[in-house]
Amino acid sequence: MMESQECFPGMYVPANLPPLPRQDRVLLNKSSVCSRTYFVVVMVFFHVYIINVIALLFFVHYNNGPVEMSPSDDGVPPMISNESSDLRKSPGQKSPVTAHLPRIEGIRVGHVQKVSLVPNKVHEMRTLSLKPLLFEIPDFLSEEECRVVVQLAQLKGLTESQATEAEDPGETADQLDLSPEEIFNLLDLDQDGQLQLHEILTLSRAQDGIWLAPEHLQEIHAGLQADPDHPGLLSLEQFKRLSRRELWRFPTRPTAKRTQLVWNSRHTWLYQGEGAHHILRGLRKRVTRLTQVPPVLLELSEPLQVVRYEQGGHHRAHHDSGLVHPEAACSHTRLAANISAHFETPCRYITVLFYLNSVEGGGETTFPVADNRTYEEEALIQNDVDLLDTRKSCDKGNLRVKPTQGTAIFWYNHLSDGEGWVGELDEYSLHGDCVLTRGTKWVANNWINIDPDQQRQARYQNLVAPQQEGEGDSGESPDQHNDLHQDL
Ligand SMILES: O=C(O)CCC(=O)C(=O)O
Ligand SMILES: [Fe+2]
Repeated sequence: MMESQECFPGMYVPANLPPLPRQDRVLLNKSSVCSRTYFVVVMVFFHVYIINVIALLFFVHYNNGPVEMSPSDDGVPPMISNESSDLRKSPGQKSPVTAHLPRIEGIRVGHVQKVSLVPNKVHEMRTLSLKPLLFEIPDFLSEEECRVVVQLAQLKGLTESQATEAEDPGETADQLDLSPEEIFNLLDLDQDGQLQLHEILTLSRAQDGIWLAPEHLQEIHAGLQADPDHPGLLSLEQFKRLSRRELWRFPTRPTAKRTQLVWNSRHTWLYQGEGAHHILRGLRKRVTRLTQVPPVLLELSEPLQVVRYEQGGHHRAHHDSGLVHPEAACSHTRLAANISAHFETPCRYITVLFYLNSVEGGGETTFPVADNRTYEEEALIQNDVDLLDTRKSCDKGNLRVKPTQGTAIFWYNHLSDGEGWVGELDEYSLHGDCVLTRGTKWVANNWINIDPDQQRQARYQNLVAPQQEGEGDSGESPDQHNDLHQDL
């Protein structure tokens, strides 16, 4: 029978060829022996290759498309890695040491990414600069939401902002002489005659003039756990017993000559935790989706700061966060801090700034050194131009953002440490606020506090997160919190 060996389709070895020399015969025999195996192997490789190409196309497609909301709408953005959600551990579980914080890529200045933050709407997020990594999202808030946030701030009441810039962080401030009753009343936010941990944490995170020393926070925390009949609660009597020792350190505002940072502005803090007004809760959820930071980190961050500037108001250029230093404790993790830490910094990994109204004249947010080739502190003040002085040099800075109602901008105050955690302060995140020449300006700052010391952040979470989780299980429906007067 005439036979032909098929190695690949269309490739035949004719059966009627004259006998081949020995060497060629070996080759031909080899190829005919392998022909079927070769065919199978090549086809397998071919299919694997095609599957890889298809998988790659899917990957590219889903990474460029809008960030979808998860169907469960549980506030966990879909792009959070499993590692980052490790931070939401249950009580008693070991602290995570390999957690990873997602970081949005800027690609290039002017690059627009679509993000899905609320149902039935796609937002556009534009990269404004790469140094710092800064984005703008128009229509982040609706007109109604801006109005309600301003109204809530007015109901709560605003106080004069007089933040000053510390020249020497190690400097000790004066002491205020307050009685335990007075301190108790300051801490008891809902004035129910009992202290709860969230009241102490909310106040201490707000960095609003009341300075609770780490040892004091630890003492209160221990006190809250001590009474088996009322765990998590502390009465005035118990509080007085705690404070028999001279632990209280309430420094007054520093009086030494320092540079005034903010002018003609007033501010207040709005609680955004469980049970807060639904618009404030909604904003927090949206910020979680936007930044992709694990929700627990937002729940453990400072409250929302609402600021109103009047004509002439401005904010000198500054960094929202502090230098990373082994001797520095973060304000928000004080409870878990080493008592001997020499000074305290705010540790604000991300700033999300909301513009609550459109400004008629001035009031732009300025980033004087954004995308500069280099950052040199000495170069900030040269030839009579002080880039830090936003009264005089706003037009000399690299980037200015005009406040438009509903727009949010956000930026990273820290670089990555290269292992997915908070690294050094990004000095390019220097920013300020130009003089308001007409009307009023309303903004809100949402700071996301994360300790660059990952162990300390984890320790802090181990201490307070079970408490936070418990508070969330109140069983109340969200509608019970729709009243403007609640939970401010
Ligand atoms: O109001 C602005 O435009 C900037 C405000 C600011 O930087 C701040 O409050 O820390
Ligand atoms: Fe700022």
